[in-house]
Parts: sequence; C-alpha cells; structure tokens
Amino acid sequence: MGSAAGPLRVLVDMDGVLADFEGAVLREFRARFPAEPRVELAERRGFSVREQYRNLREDLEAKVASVYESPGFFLRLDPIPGALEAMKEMIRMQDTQVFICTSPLRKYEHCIVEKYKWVEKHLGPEFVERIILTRDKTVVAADLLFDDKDTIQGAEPNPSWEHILFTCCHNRHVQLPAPRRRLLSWADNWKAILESKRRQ
Ligand SMILES: Cc1cn([C@H]2C[C@H](O)[C@@H](COP(=O)(O)O)O2)c(=O)[nH]c1=O
Ligand SMILES: [Mg+2]
Repeated sequence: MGSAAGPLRVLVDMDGVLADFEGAVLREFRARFPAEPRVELAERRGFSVREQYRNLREDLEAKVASVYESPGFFLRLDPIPGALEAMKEMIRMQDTQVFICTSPLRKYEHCIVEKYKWVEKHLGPEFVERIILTRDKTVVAADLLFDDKDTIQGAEPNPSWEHILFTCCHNRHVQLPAPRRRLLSWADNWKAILESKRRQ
C-alpha cells in the first residue's frame, strides 16, 4: 500500500493508545477495594491486567474484572495525552485514511456501546464512521497499526500492516527485536512514521 497503491491506511488502537484503560482500572479498583493490594502502574507487566492481579492473589482476578466490566467504565476513560489532537490532525492529512481499530471485551454488554459513545464524545461523528470493532486485527488490511499490545496474533499469519508498539505502562520493559518500532507517546514523531511508510 502507501503512495504507489493509493492512500496510506492507518489503524489506531483504542485502549492504551487513545483511551487510558490502565489508569482507570487502577483508579476505580482503588476506589472500590481500598483495603486490597493492587498493581501500581509502575509495576504493570504484560498486556493482561487480569492475569497480573490473579498472580498477586487468585481472588483479585474477579475483583479487577468487575471493575472494567462495570457499566460506565469505558465511557469514563480519560483520553491519552495528545491522542485527540493527533487523530484530528491525522484525519485531515492528504492521502491518508485513519481508522480506529479496537477489540471489545468478551463480556461485551457495556463495552461496545460505550466505546462508540466515547469516540463520539471525544472525537466526534466523523470518527464514529471510522470504528472497526474486531477481536482479530490481523485480518484487517492496512499499512500501519499503532497498538499497545506487544504481540498481536490472529487468523492471518502475515498481516499487511506494520505494528508500531505504542508505549504503555505494561509494555515499556519489552525489548523489541529489530526492525520493530515504537511510538513512545503522542508527543513522539508519529508523522515521521507515516512518512517513512509512504516512501516504502
Ligand atoms: C484484561 C484486559 C482487557 N483489556 C481489554 C480492553 C479492550 O476491550 C481490549 C483491548 O482493546 P484495544 O482497543 O484493542 O486496546 O482488551 C485490556 O486492554 N487489557 C486487559 O488487561
Ligand atoms: Mg490497546
């Protein structure tokens, strides 16, 4: 894809990239279970918050899940600093198609509608049109995927996109093998990554 074959298509993940899932889990876990041990953001390791709480103490798994499965949780997420500004700039760029590519929870009752409402509230209706909801991002065709999950697997063993790891508390310790790339935050040079991909 890229310049030779049309516009550059960019997928941007939601939780951990646009919306602060990790910050809200900790804040709401602390508020609901103040006497329980918790995992501070500086101690987060690995994508699954659920697994880390289970490793801390088995019964904490259900407690942390009850936090992010609660009605209103996904709607209350704060935007990641700089994310809204970057998305509004990206969607106006020439020869660029931007989509929000996000996975719902398996327990999807509140999560799905709240993700749509979050996008409408923070980014507006033009981005609601650009939501791709899937539990398998490997089957979506694009040039780039900005995502905080360090390993993205699915039905397609060779996805068309390059995965740019968006730095988040749970992945900052992950050593990426060459030639994999990171975006450290939205203050980092995301435009240079788009331009590098156009040239390929
Ligand atoms: C346990 C756990 C779950 N998630 C959830 C939150 C979202 O529903 C998806 C990831 O969505 P994304 O927009 O593709 O980032 O999984 C999570 O993010 N972290 C967890 O620890
Ligand atoms: Mg994510």
